Amino acid sequence: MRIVIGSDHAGWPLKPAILEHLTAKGHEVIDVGAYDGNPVDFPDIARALAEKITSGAAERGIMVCGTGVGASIAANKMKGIRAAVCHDAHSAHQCVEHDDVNVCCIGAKIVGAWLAVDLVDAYLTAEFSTDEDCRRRVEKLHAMDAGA
Ligand SMILES: O=C(CO)[C@H](O)[C@H](O)[C@H](O)COP(=O)(O)O
Repeated sequence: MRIVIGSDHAGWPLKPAILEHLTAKGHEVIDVGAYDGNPVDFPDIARALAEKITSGAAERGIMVCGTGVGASIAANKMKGIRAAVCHDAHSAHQCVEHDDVNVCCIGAKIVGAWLAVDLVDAYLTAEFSTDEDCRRRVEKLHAMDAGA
């Protein structure tokens, strides 16, 4: 799968473990920064990450900040993005199955590398359900994106 990953300075320490895992699993990864621990604003990275998804360059995104919260708020401001903080394995797969989430947000100060890679696996192996209730609800999210 084509994955875009981004972090701010607070998320940056966790990113190498996730990147290594994604590469080992054979995913094609675009890294939109940060590339070191110098302070950077998470909305700037979330915007760059979202643009990779909306342009079709990547199918799914992973954003890492300190808590995952700022990353998800910022990513959700972008049209076509459905982002969620995923700190438990069930949410990490159900958010795709029910809500067609395309950006998984993780807090580097909240979870360690072992849990982070499990969350990433749960998120990436999940697929959007064909259940009509799920489809209708996500259609309503698309309508909200379109300003309806
Ligand atoms: O967790 C975050 C937002 O919800 C971000 O990573 C923050 O930028 C993080 O808390 C960093 O804060 P700092 O004081 O600038 O290091």
